[in-house]
Amino acid sequence: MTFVLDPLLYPHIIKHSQQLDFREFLQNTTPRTFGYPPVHSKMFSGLKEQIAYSFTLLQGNNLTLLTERMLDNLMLVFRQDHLGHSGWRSGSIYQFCLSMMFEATLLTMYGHPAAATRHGGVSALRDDFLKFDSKFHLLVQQVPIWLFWGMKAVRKNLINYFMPDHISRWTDMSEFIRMRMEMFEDHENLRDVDKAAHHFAMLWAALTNSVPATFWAMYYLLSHPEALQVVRQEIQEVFQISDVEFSSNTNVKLHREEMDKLPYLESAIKESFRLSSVTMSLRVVQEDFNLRLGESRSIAVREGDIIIMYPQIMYFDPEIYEEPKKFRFDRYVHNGAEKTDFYKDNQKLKHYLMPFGLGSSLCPGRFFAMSQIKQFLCLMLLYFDLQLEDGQSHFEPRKAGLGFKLHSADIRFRYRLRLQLFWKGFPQGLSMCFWGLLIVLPEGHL
Ligand code: HEM
Repeated sequence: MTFVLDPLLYPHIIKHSQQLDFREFLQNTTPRTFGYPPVHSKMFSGLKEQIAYSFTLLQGNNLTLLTERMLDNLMLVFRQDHLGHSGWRSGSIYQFCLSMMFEATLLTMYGHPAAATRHGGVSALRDDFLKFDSKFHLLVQQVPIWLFWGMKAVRKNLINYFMPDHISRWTDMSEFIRMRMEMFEDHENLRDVDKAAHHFAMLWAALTNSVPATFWAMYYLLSHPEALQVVRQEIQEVFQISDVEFSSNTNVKLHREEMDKLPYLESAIKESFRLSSVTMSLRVVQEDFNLRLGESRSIAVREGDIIIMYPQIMYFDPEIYEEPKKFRFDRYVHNGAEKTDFYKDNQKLKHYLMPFGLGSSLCPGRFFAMSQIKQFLCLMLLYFDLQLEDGQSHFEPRKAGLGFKLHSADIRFRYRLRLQLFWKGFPQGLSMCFWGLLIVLPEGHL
């Protein structure tokens, strides 16, 4: 195994996408992990290409639709589970992010049950998802599933949730999942349970990184009140400029154009990615050859060797990122626009942040993921006053593993509906009484 630590070498590796393959690793590991037959097998001719094509439905107009639906679904869960209380409440940051993102993503991608707005059994599904996710790093290394007590049953529950005759009754399904359902139907060798396993695998891909990434972005904002203030101000300004309807009993409409006008929010999310992402990009060598690494360097690699691009070293390199351990929410903004120039050895880096992978292993859901995280944070900042609970120490992400790692401690926060919203949600008469109370109550009672 060869680890490539110098980010200036990444472009040379990406260039050799034929000889340094990303897909072989996925094709050899994911089918057994999720329980479906290998997609490159002759039995499923064309399926691999159809799957790759389906990823285009995570971009363009379909992304606009997905983004709009995601916001509606975040609002649905948010309103029913979290709005409507006026005083301070407390909770676990992770549990909050998990419950909102899990259900809203499920509804957005797979749709709603025919006769209800929310699915039954979501918390059991979520618990099984977490159990599976906690062993994923071992399962993907082909540790047999039967070695983990009860895990086979957990995976079976997850797969059964997505059986075609069950999900075909759901309404408002995204084009992305609908197209995948149709293309699975073209393959008569694919059993219903295999199709369901593909759907479960897609839900896993959509959530396994998004939830912890949202958690870290929220944690870093809450632990840096000066950043929280600037980002909230920016969001409020965009809302006012765009004249977005906004109160505790009207759904917010945040379109993609508005989301693109939030450089400080975007920078804060990227900065939290830099500090918490442990994604590494892996390639399998397809034949013996000399891998050229610039004008005067090359290394001999053999068929079957594994090459790993390991960006954490770059993220904490003080030559590239000044004071690398600090959360600087505005690190990726310059003169009000996105900052993209970062240097190593006086050379501008092409790849300075790669939580979504790079080259052939670039995540197809990256645009959707960014907008989901932005939407979630916009709602939190617009609707709530937010604080970390007192008496908790400073937390740092773990530095090893895959994707995003959570902190083992349960980090808690306090949240309260912002006064002006609580206020807007009130009928006129009641608001008069409220102002009356403000006048008669002595100082310190609110
Ligand atoms: C913060 C959130 C996310 C991060 C950091 C992330 C990161 C990644 C990375 C690094 C890969 C490459 C895998 C590898 O190198 O082994 C990947 C693949 C993938 N991601 Fe994401 N992802 C995120 C969210 C999403 C979402 C929301 C979706 C779908 C809606 C998604 C769908 C996928 C799929 C389908 C693949 C496999 C692509 C393939 O087979 O070529 N991801 N993701």
